[in-house]
Parts: sequence; C-alpha cells; structure tokens
Amino acid sequence: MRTALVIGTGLIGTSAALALAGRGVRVHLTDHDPAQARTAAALGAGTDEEPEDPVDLAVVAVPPAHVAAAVADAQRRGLARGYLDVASVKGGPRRELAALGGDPRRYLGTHPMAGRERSGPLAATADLFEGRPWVLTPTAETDTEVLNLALELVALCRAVPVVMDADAHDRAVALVSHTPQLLSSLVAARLEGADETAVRLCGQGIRDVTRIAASDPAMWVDILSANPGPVADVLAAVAADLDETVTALRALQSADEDDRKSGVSGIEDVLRRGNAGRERVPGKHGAAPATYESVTVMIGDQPGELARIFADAGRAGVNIEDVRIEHATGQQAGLIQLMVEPGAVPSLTAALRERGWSIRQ
Ligand SMILES: NC(=O)c1ccc[n+]([C@@H]2O[C@H](COP(=O)([O-])OP(=O)(O)OC[C@H]3O[C@@H](n4cnc5c(N)ncnc54)[C@H](O)[C@@H]3O)[C@@H](O)[C@H]2O)c1
Ligand SMILES: O=C(O)C(=O)C[C@]1(C(=O)O)C=C[C@@H](O)C=C1
Repeated sequence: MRTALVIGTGLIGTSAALALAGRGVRVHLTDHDPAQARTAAALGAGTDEEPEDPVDLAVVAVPPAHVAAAVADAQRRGLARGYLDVASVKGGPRRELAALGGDPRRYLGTHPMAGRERSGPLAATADLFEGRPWVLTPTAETDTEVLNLALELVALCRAVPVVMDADAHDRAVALVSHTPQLLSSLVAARLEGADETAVRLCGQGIRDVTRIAASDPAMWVDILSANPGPVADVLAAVAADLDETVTALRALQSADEDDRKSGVSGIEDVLRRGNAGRERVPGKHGAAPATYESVTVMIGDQPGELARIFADAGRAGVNIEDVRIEHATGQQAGLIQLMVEPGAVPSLTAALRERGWSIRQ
C-alpha cells in the first residue's frame, strides 16, 4: 500500500494514520471538523490536503452511526480502490451501506480491539494496535484486493487479524467490550453523589475498574444503540448474578449459622467464577507496552499553539507518542506533557528551548 485516506481523524483514525505514515505510506487526512485533521497532520499522521488521485485504501474512522453514509459518499466520489471502517459494531453499518446503495464488493467491515477512554487526535498513538486483535468481517462479495489491502493495514499497524462473521462479532463484543463499559460506568456512577470522605480513599482497585468510565458518552450511546439486544442479554445474566450475590451477602448478616454458611458459599462461588473468567483473558501478544518519558512545556491558550509545538518537535526529528494537557485554572495558559521515547528527551528539550518554549522540570 502506497497511499491511504483516513476519514475521521480522532483517536482511532489518527492512531492508524500515525502507524501507516511511520511505515512510509502517504496518508491523507480528512474530518468533518477540519481542526481535527489539522491537528492530526501536525502530529505527523499525514497531510490534510486532499489526494489528487484515488488512494489505495480509505479508512473510515467515524462514529458508528455515520459509517455507512461516510463510506457511501467516499465510494460515490471514487476516492479509493478499497474502503474499510473500524467501528465497534459490524452488522448495522453493513446493512445501512446496502440500503444506501454502496458497493459491498469494495467495502470491508473491520474492528481493531484496541482503544482508549480518551477521544480525539491528541489521544492517538502509533503503537495503539500493536499485538491487538483486529477483526475483519469479509463476506462472499468482498473483493480479494480489498481484503488484501485490509490485511496489509493490519500488518502495518502490527495488529493480529481475526476473521469473523459480522453478527457473531457483535455478539462477542457485547460480552467482552460493551457490557464491561456499562459495568465500569455503573460502578463509577456510584461515586457521583458519594461522600468526599469515601471518595478520597479511592485506591488502585477502583481506578482499574473505572478507567473506561471516562469514555465519551456520545460515542458509547452510538455503539450501544447499534448493539442493544446482545448487550441486554449479557447484562440480564449479570443482573441475575447480582441478585444472587445480594442474597448471599444478606445471608452473611443472618444470626442463623446455616444461612451464614450458604452466604459464604454464594460469595465464594462468584469470586471463584471471577478467577476462572479472568484466567481466560488473553495477554497482549505483541511487544511489551512502551514506557515513555514526558517533557512538560508551558503553552499559551490560543489558536495554533498546539500545531506550533508539534511542528517544532517534528523538526527536531522527535516522534510524540502521547500528549496530555493540563489547563491552569483562571490563566490563559496550560501545561502540555509530551510523551516521547526516553532517548529523545534531551534533543526535544534542547530543540524546544531553542525555539523559545518554556520547559518545566
Ligand atoms: N475509542 C475506542 O476505544 C475505539 C476502539 C475501536 C474502534 N472504535 C471505533 O472507531 C471509530 C472512531 O472512534 P474514535 O474513538 O476515534 O472517536 P473520536 O471521537 O476520537 O473520533 C471520531 C472523529 O470522526 C469525526 N467525524 C464524525 N463524523 C464524521 C463524518 N461524517 N465525516 C468525517 N469525520 C467525521 C469527528 O469529528 C472525530 O474527529 C468509531 O466508529 C468507534 O466505534 C473506537
Ligand atoms: O481500552 C479501552 O479504553 C477501550 O476503549 C478499548 C475497547 C475495548 O472494549 O476493548 C473499547 C471499544 C472498542 O470498540 C475497542 C476496544
């Protein structure tokens, strides 16, 4: 693959673009919010100029409800030889594309099983997909060239291809992704009105369980709206387990010894089943997660500052792996943490100082 077009330069689109651009593919970036495409380009994910000729592969990375229209529009305009999407649900977008008169031969539904609780290009990383399953849902109609382009994309992102039927995929992710998102949100929701004395005791356990509760509600409403039945089925089974767990806990409060024994065995049962389920969760197959070091820089709260600092880092030949921004309360400034490979810290610090940036230790 020599050229690609990423439509929707948020977390997933920009992460794929960074991986492709880092491996020599010329990547064009577009988003219905041009500022997002500009930010992705400033991060080194490609160019936000339109391609002059059709690209090899269009990667549609927009929210699930917009996938079919975006694919149909790109196909109508003949922007690429092959088209794929990366949405978290697969059955709905395929059916909607058919209803819109899209070409099913040149489209492949895919889903990388990697993501984050943060949205937008600033949360993107080139290594997001490394070692992660990337589901491909070809049908008898799918053109072999499009499937091969998708396999090349997965290989360039260092992910692991998994071929599945679209509806089987949707049932599987109801169990391993969509229900966990809701359960994380439900646990975190208990904290909303909780007493401060309780909240300040939060330790690592609740942090682990609630990380994904920080995800974008709009995106998840879209995902769950496209897969409500399978998710409701799993959640109903969890609700039955919850009922039994509450009964077991109430039995533990009983004065009767036999009741207490049945309570202990009920609780033991759920904890043991949890151990057994947890043992089945596969590890990440690829390289160990990279550990980065951060360079913290004072940044003015005005248009163009982010693009300027990314461009300066790019000029210094430094790849930014991750970014965090902290806005200083009541000030027209904030701190930006640029995460880079440890070896790149001295050259980045020197280059940014030279260009007038104020570095924080
Ligand atoms: N977030 C995750 O963890 C994750 C993981 C795997 C797959 N996905 C899927 O990837 C897709 C993108 O998710 P994300 O997390 O990158 O979201 P995001 O909000 O970070 O990015 C989505 C981008 O699409 C743009 N957009 C919306 N409608 C558009 C349109 N019609 N045309 C062009 N651009 C449009 C938005 O402006 C935004 O920049 C979704 O379909 C999601 O289901 C998400
Ligand atoms: O790890 C995260 O933060 C995710 O959001 C990842 C996750 C998942 O559930 O595994 C979330 C939704 C996507 O469709 C794929 C991946």
